[in-house]
Amino acid sequence: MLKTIDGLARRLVGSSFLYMRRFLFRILSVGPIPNHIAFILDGNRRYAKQRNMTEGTGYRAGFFAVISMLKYCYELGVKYMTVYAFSIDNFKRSQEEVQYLMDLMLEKIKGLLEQESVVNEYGVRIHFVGNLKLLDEPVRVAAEKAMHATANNTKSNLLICVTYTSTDEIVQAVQASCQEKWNEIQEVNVNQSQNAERTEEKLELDHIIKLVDIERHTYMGLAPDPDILIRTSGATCLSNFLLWQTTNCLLYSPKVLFPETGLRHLVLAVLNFQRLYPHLEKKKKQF
Ligand SMILES: CC(C)=CCC/C(C)=C/CC/C(C)=C/COP(=O)(O)OP(=O)(O)O
Repeated sequence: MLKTIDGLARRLVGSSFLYMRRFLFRILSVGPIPNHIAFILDGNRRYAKQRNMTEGTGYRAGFFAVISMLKYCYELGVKYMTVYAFSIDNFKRSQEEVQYLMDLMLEKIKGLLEQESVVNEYGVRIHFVGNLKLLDEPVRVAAEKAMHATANNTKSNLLICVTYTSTDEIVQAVQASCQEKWNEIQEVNVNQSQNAERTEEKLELDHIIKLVDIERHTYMGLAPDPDILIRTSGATCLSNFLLWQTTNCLLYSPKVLFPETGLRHLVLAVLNFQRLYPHLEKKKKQF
């Protein structure tokens, strides 16, 4: 009997929160809604340490916070959410910790593909972003499977940055652009007679690498630039994350550890974005 009452009470509280959240999001939607929000998941280990728990428990709590945030972003109409789940620099952590993170990633990727997961419920397309060849083989295979399995989902996008750093992204994008131009030049040389009317000068102009070429080859090229970057734990540095994409992005850094982030932090970030929106839009146009 007590169990039934407890269950009913929980459901009642759960559904009142849902209605309150929907109401809040409706009010927020009167203003501009960001298209893309990115997160630096900072403070998982400190969260665990403060509670005398293992580091792994902190990462697990961090993953649950990612899922809650994904739900909120979806309900609010944010089309892209990006998380910095594993940096190339994280390979410098102890072997034990790296292995734990890889195992956790594998477990969670598999979980995301289960029928009742939020990904299927909300129609979320998953993208793994970064230098994926650096990933452990089983994680890479699972990541590719997840991308393939969700490729037809169109309602929203979750970009999971793994084995990612911005500097690595920029270097590989420049290299890929050079390679592309080089291939084009080779092709022109082969078909020289057909291009006889084109002057040397015109050819050179055609083959100069432009901003759009580099952008097209970035790992993040599949998404619009983020409107808001949320870095938890109060830190304001970018830690080699989305350096190319954050020129006109609002940086919001609540003094809270990532597993503790919740609805209020998202709402405050969006309110800040709405306050600065005219200024951010003006900056984009000036450029
Ligand atoms: C599949 C998926 C999306 C998994 C995400 C799992 C997750 C929460 C990863 C965070 C990884 C990480 C290196 C965070 C940095 O903060 P830190 O933990 O080093 O924190 P600290 O600043 O307290 O040391």
